[in-house]
Amino acid sequence: MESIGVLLVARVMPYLEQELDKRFKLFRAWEYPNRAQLLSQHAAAIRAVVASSSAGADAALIEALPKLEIVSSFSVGVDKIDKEKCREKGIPVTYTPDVLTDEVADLTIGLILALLRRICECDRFVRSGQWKRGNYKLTTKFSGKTVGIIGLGRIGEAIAKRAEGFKCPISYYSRTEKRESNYKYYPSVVELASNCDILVVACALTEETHHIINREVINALGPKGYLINIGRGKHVDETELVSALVEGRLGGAGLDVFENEPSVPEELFGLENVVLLPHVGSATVETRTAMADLVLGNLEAHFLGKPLLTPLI
Ligand SMILES: O=CC(=O)O
Repeated sequence: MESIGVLLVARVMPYLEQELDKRFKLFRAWEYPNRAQLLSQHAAAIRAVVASSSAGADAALIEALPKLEIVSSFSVGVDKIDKEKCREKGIPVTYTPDVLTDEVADLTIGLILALLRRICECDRFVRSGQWKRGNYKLTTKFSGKTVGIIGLGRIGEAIAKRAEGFKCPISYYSRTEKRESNYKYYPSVVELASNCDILVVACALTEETHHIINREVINALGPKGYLINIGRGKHVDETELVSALVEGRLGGAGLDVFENEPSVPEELFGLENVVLLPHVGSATVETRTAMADLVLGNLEAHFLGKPLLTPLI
């Protein structure tokens, strides 16, 4: 397979980059001054694109690659891939579901605990020597709080199971009610937000879920409510979120994702009721290695004419 051209559109963990380099003829997009130059030299050689959560394959790229046969994403979220264009051209898309579910759900619970129990603030309190001048103020209990989940897919379910372990009543919003679920369903996000203490965004980013967290939802969650976003930055109207936090209209936020990563609104840096993470939901050696192996396995299956391991399209 060494002669098959594969385009890696953004930097990924070294293991995946090295394995792609060993097995295929790898083109690294960032080594070219711009897309036009890359395409003018190699468009005709590229038969696969490896995407990620930070960079995908838009319609222009797909159209510009006449030999493109497959897009394989090193992520579960595929919002950066033009899926309609792939469908139209009969190009399969693969992604990395399941292998990262536990990791993202674990981190969600970590983010909730860090936010309610002020774990990061407490750490800063000790390091800066402030403990010597008095105890840290009291924080907020997690166990028993009502958790509302937007999107009861694999990750949403895994978060719900973990939160049940903290004796939290679970409710959810999704496009359609899941008849098989015992959790309470709300047909609108505002209703869900009005009836929970902690609102977790765990759905896919689509046109419908863009800014699903808007001013109305934030106000419904209110000054005692907490927002957790482990989905995509664009699920949240960030300007509204920042003003609600600054004005005290929202209790707090735990955010792993942002609208314009890696830029984070600086107004958040001085707030103690936020926990900010650099999009690390699945970022452990174990899980990212499993994701990388799925990317490699899908590409090899495709080029050997075998069934894809995790096809989306
Ligand atoms: O954000 C991470 C992913 O989509 O896998």
